[in-house]
This record gives sequence, structure tokens and C-alpha cells, in this order.
Amino acid sequence: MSTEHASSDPRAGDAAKYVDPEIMNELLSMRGSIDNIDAALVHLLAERFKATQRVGVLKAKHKLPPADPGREKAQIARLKRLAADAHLDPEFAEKFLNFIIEEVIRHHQALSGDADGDSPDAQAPFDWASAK
Ligand SMILES: C=C(O[C@@H]1C=C(C(=O)O)C=C[C@H]1O)C(=O)O
Repeated sequence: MSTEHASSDPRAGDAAKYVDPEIMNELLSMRGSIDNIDAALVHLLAERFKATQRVGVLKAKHKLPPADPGREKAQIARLKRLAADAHLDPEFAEKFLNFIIEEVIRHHQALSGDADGDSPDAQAPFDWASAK
């Protein structure tokens, strides 16, 4: 492969060092799709966290528990069915959703410290920088 890809194309990665130019072009095209999908995932996750943040504010305001295990169970069962239909490993889908839900609950617990839920902080987007 030419060194052109290696220096100018962020999709080339280490493969630029050892892949033939013809195969490299095919690989770059596939990686272009992966880049678009990853960007969509980030935007979808951002929207999901905006929605769960609103749920967290509502829960804090009405003194509801941060987690709802019944809802989680139903949601995981639903996602596993969707995953199977889409030929995605259902166990992976479950792990992925549990990972996200765990983070959401952490946010809700943080918000519940501000029980009336109507302070400016509770209404603001989650402060990722000071959360860890
Ligand atoms: C978002 C909520 O809070 C928590 C997070 C959930 C989720 O991220 O899907 C589901 C249930 C709750 O444990 C909710 O109760 O709806």
C-alpha cells in the first residue's frame, strides 16, 4: 500500500503498513461505514442519556427509587428478543444494556441527593467531568 493512506487517512490505522493497496481501498470503505455507525451510536446514546436524565430529575423530585428492577427485566428481555431477530448475540445485547443501565442508575443516585429536583443543578445536563 502507498504511504499516502498512512499519513492522510484516519481510517488507515496500522493496516496501512502491511495491506496491499487494492485490499486497503476495500478496507477503507468498510471502515468508513464503521465510522458512520459509531457516530450514530454516540448520538443515540447521547439522546438516551438526555431522556434518562429527565427520568432521574422526575424521580428525585417525587422521591422515587433510582432503580426499577421490574422495568429493567422487561427491557432486557425485550432487547434480547430484538437482538436474536437481528442476528446479534442476545447475551452481548444484555451485557451492553446492563452496562448502560448501571451508569443511568449512578446518575439517578447522584440526582437523588438533590431530593426536590428543582435546583438548577438537577435540571442541568449530567456533569460527566465531575462525576467520576
Ligand atoms: C430510566 C429509568 O431508570 C433506570 C434505568 C433504566 C434504563 O436505563 O433503561 C431502566 C430502569 C431504571 O432502573 C426508568 O426508571 O425508566
